Amino acid sequence: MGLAINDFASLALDLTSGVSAQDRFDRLLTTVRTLLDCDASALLVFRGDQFTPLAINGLATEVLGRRFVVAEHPRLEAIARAGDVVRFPADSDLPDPYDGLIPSHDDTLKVHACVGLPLVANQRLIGALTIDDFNPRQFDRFSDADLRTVSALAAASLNNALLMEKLEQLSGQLGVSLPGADGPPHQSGEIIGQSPAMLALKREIEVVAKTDLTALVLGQTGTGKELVAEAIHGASLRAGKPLIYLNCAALPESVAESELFGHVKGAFTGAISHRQGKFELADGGTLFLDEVGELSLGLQAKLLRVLQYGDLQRVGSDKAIKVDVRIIAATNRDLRQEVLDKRFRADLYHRLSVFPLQVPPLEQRGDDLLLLAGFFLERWRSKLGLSSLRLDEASRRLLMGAAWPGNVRELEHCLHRATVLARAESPTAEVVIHPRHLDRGPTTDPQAGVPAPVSLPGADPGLGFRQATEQFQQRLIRQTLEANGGNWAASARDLGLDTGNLHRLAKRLGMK
Ligand SMILES: Nc1ncnc2c1ncn2[C@@H]1O[C@H](COP(=O)(O)OP(=O)(O)OP(=O)(O)O)[C@@H](O)[C@H]1O
Repeated sequence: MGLAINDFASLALDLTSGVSAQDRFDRLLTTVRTLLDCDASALLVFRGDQFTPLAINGLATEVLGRRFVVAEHPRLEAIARAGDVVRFPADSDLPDPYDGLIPSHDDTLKVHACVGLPLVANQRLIGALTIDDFNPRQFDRFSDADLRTVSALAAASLNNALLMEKLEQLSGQLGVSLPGADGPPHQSGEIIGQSPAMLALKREIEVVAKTDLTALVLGQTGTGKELVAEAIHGASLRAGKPLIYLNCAALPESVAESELFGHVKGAFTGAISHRQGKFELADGGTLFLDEVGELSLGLQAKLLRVLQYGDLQRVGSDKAIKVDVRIIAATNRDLRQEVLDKRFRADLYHRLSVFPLQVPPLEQRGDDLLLLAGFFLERWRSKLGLSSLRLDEASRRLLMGAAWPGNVRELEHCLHRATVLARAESPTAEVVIHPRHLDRGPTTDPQAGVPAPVSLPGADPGLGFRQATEQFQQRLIRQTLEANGGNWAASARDLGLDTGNLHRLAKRLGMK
């Protein structure tokens, strides 16, 4: 029994209804799941050299954050190459990118039936639809012809959304707005997140990018303010021009003026030649003033002058140089309060805050945390050459229940450390992160933090406690060094050790 005409009709209906492209993709997968009775499915878009999941059904949320580089995922590579239905046999030794990521089942089970449908439009690969099941015979009853029709319908839906996206971009450049336009979620600067708070932010980025207004990016530390600035520049008409970064907190007063505005030869001792400042370097493009709240009052006055008159003078020169620079500033301070406390000039504040964007803290982003986790894990999986790297269910709960005062940066570091620790314990290319690898404190989920029994996995049997511990330390250090390209300082940081102590420990263990 294969698919009937009514089944195709219901699929086609999904492609023309729904309020947004995302909605249509989600409906498509729900229908696919019902019709093909599969455990999991995913719709992926193909861009550059990678597949990006746009919608998933039956898969762990973190999959939505993963970016699958085709050359690193043999099954996806086979789908991209085939141009037709690909059925992977149950005993295929090609790793499935979703192994362990179908949470409805025992997450150690391997997926057995897997079908990949390349999505093609105008003879070009635009994406893929993948269907997986634990029952090895699950898809036998569907003919290739049936599956080809499903893929043609999915391709039409995806192609439509991609065309809409392109139209939207073009109309933005022309300054015309398209009623009801909706492409797939935009990939601006790879800002991962689909929570309402992040979708709203991405829309604001699109809006402000089309203007030349000064933007002020506000948000707690580690929320991704720099990424937002990059996305604004990248989507703006200045995209082909330089984006110059300046961290205002790291500017000693003595060199700040020359850093910003440049200097002429002989302006001060040590000024042996002319030098352009950041403003001139950013001419035609964008200057990103990070931590702008840290600028001294003196420099604030000088910055204001440039913003008011559009010209500057190099230190030691009275010649005015015209510059065309778009400013994006960022701060984690409450600038309004700084103004009230007279630490920040009110007039500069008003100039900078023409278009304020608030980047939400991680705790307001719900499941985005898992998407971000998937994004980071896929990156390290690739870097370390592992066949899989994932969280177990308890770790997901632990992360979701934890507090993240350092936001995305803290999450990234926590997962990096966990990867190093989990890998040190696992002699195989399949690494699973458990709660014991995540140095998270008490959480709101009473089950999540239950410690695992203490063991020294990976130690050779028969070793005494001391030798086993030393062997474990050696392996951990070696792998951390490997992960950090031999950089001792970075490895020490990952291991939570002082660099000197790490050197001493390595020496004591006979590693030097
Ligand atoms: N939405 C996101 N998607 C992917 N990566 C993210 C996201 N948000 C933050 N990151 C990553 O988290 C780290 C911290 O981000 P970023 O430096 O932009 O934060 P910030 O708000 O500028 O921090 P600070 O206030 O400390 O300067 C970076 O590695 C960044 O790439």
